[in-house]
Amino acid sequence: MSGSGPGRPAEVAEWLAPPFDDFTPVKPLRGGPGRGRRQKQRAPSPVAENSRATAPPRKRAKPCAVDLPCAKPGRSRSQAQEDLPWVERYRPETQNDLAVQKKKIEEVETWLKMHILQRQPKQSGSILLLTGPPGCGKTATLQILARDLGLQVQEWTNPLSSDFTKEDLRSMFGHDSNFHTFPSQAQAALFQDFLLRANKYNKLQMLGESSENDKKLILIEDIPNQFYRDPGSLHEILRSFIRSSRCPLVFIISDNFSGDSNQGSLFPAEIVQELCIFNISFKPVAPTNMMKVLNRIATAEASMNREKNYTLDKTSLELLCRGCSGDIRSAINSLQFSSMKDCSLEKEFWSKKKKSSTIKCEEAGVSKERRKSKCDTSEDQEIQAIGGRDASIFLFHALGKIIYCKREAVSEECPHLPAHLAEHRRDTLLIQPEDIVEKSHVSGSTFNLYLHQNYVDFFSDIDDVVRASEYLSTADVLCSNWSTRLVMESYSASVATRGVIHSNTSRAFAQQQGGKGFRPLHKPQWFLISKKYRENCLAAKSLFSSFCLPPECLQTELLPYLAVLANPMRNQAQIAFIQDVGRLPLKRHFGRLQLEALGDKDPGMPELFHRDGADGDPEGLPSSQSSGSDLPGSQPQPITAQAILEEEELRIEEYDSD
Ligand SMILES: Nc1ncnc2c1ncn2[C@@H]1O[C@H](COP(=O)(O)OP(=O)(O)OP(=O)(O)O)[C@@H](O)[C@H]1O
Repeated sequence: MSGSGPGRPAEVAEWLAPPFDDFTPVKPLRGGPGRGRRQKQRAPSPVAENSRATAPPRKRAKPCAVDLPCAKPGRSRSQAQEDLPWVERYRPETQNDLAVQKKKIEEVETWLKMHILQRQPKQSGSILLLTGPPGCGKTATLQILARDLGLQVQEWTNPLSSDFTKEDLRSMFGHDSNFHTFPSQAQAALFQDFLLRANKYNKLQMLGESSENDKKLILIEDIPNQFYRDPGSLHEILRSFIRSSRCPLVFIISDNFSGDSNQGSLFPAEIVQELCIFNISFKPVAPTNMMKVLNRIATAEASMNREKNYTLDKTSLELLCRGCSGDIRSAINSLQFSSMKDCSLEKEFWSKKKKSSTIKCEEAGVSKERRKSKCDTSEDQEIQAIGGRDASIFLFHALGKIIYCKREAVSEECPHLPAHLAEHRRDTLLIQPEDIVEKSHVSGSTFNLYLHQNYVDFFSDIDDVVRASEYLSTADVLCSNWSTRLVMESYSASVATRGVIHSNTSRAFAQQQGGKGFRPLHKPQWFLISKKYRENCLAAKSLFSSFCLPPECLQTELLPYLAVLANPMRNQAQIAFIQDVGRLPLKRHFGRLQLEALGDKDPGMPELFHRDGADGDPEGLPSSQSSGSDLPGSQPQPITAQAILEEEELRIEEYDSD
């Protein structure tokens, strides 16, 4: 921004300062005005925090509702309001303003009514978990609904550790307690204390306030770091909260695409079940809703601040919309920056952008519809690079995009394939498979595993399956243990995805998007099988170390042989292992492993692989130094082995020295 030059310091301060005007900074601010707000928002101690009743601090600067009249055109507004960032100035005021799916708003409203307004006296505590991508309006929805239902929102904000001296802690926990706590542990203790007090005490009643409305909810968006390291401590706190709670607890967690899912680690399925946590998952803001909001803001600004701002036209707004991946905060911020007349860089970018996209498409002389989709990809990439947001997608959606690949009809002007290649004719793909694999944040080989596990269910012709499996085999070879494996993985994923897409003739044309319709997706069985294989290798090596053979050889040659021999000298664990690995389980029903469904937010690599990989072994192999008595849990242990023997009535024949 040009305002950041040395000659205009006052203006720079002005741009951000007003939102925090309602606070008196205690000391000169180190981190800019944002810290000032935080300083004020945070109570000096949790005791004081508890006595505040209105929706207090936010991790981002969010003025509270009473400070902020809605900025509708025609309303007289103070300078301070004008200087607010647009995302605050045009914050939604009613449920109708929210750019969130109506269904999600209703779901949250119903839950709040049921657990607060219609709560039975003896009803146990309840926890709501709002998840979804960043900036999709989770917090805005909760705030508006709470206001509409007359609920107070009491929010936890992580204290900065430097603000809490030992003295503070001592005064909270008693003089005699011995303090050996680290700041993070203290943070968790403070959090527990906050919950206890928030749950126990009502808001202080101010003069003139009625005592009728003491309904409230506790909001946690700023989760103490300690809980990421040790989710168990959070679970303990929640268990005791549930037992004693009088008001519900709402967690807001943003989706994380990198695989180390916050939601997964903080709220694993068993805890969700145990504590009856209700999860409402928000979607990215839909482009039509986003366009409505951007249009409204652009029009309002055009009528009020023409001298300060450019008015972006529809095409520019559409470009903005595409670049922000359903994040309304990011879209409004980008709109504000790109509209500023001061911001010459932005101006150049937008005018160049529009010009080049129009020229490019006109030069190509293609039809309007085709022009749109052709320009989309490259433009998206550029927008992404400049003002856009990370466009990651969850593996579930990435797989869906490949399996249900969308196409657009090829125009008649395009040259056709020669007759002998006619069977390969396809309409143009509307997706770039390589982009999708990249945005899914898993490696090419992992993506291939998922594709391999799932593709068959979406094919309706056996010849197509044969062709697809050939492509997958080729992809597998590319992914072998070459020295250039990392580079080859991208090619391998390209062959696998494009191969599967191309082979499915039931989805070859835009008008013919047949196939099998909706089917659930599953996690690759390979993960479990590979884990079992590694454990078997380990067990074989430790149980039969005297044979000095590599584990594969032990399992495929020696153990099948030993299984038909009888040797009473073997111990129970060895016998059980021989029966388990050395014989095909002909007696038992030999079915497929049970499939595990892939959830829409599941990370690509299962937990067990993260854990194994963390040992420093690239293959995730457990250490080969373990002793025989230290067998992995999945291996038959001596006692279990005995049970198996009894159950299956296996008889080890008498050893005959002859
Ligand atoms: N029509 C609208 N609908 C929703 N939010 C809007 C709208 N107009 C402006 N906003 C602003 O967009 C921002 C949305 O952010 P919000 O905090 O609600 O998202 P979130 O899903 O909780 O994301 P995060 O997890 O990153 O906090 C808010 O600052 C809100 O005031």
